[in-house]
Amino acid sequence: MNTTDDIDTIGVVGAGTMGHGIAQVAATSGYEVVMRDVEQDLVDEGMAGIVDSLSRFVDKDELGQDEADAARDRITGTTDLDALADCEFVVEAVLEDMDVKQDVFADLDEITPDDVVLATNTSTLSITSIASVTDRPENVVGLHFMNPVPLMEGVELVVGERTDPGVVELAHDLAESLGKTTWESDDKPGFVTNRILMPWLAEGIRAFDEGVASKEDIDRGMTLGTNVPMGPLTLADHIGLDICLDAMETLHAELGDRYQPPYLLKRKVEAGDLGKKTGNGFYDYED
Ligand SMILES: NC(=O)c1ccc[n+]([C@@H]2O[C@H](COP(=O)([O-])OP(=O)(O)OC[C@H]3O[C@@H](n4cnc5c(N)ncnc54)[C@H](O)[C@@H]3O)[C@@H](O)[C@H]2O)c1
Repeated sequence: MNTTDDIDTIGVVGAGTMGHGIAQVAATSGYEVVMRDVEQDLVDEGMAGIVDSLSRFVDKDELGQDEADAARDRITGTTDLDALADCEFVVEAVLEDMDVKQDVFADLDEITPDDVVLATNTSTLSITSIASVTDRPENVVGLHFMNPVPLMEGVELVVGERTDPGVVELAHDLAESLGKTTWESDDKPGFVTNRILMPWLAEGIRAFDEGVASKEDIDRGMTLGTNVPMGPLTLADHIGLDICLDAMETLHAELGDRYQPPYLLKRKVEAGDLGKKTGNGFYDYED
């Protein structure tokens, strides 16, 4: 499998927050989609979420009713694992738990042809560890969509120890075919986004717990003071506090105490590289 032209049907494992978002975006981009969860109720909830989201795009005139109906019709919801057997690309979006993900990947490895790329939407777990239960680690890659998937443009592409460069290229192309823009990360805990985001959320939560300010003022301070669209407490709520805790526990186990002032920051200041005002910081502003 070399190009997105070889892909007609995308499998999505998990119909939760991320799974049904990925299924929706794949369907609105013209792919056939098979979305699988473990119980029919969960599949139905995922489908209802998709229908609701599509109708909001129609209300905003960003999608015609016909296009929304066609996208809905391209998605098959199922509890049957074997229904994924004919997919040409699969994205896994189940719970952030290594054992659960490895079970899913072992199953996918059994039922899909060897050349099918298996992508994981994990936020923090090692792509290499997930791939290790398969006989095709070269065809396993991280495709970390952002929440809410239909609205967020970015997708973090995570390259495992054994991921083939051709698979990285295919994953970039596939994400672009879904209207997304990618950046690449090595398979290090939390990748780029959560390695940096999670300590920020944790510090917001601690600041609230220690009475630094009300939750509203912490969120207001960070939005107005640092120009981010959402403060840490609001953003943690949007992500899901369980998802945040899982991510923080993984980062803590892998990286330890990350709250000391960074060594590099001290050296930069001692060197007089203070940022834009001196013409040099982490970037060069001298031109
Ligand atoms: N929520 C976020 O903001 C966010 C953002 C980026 C990435 N992620 C990652 O995406 C993944 C999914 O997160 P979520 O927020 O969608 O979780 P969620 O709890 O909303 O959904 C997970 C779904 O997976 C299903 N599931 C569990 N085992 C399964 C199996 N064997 N086969 C099929 N379905 C199965 C569950 O029934 C559930 O419906 C996690 O790895 C998470 O870290 C989440």
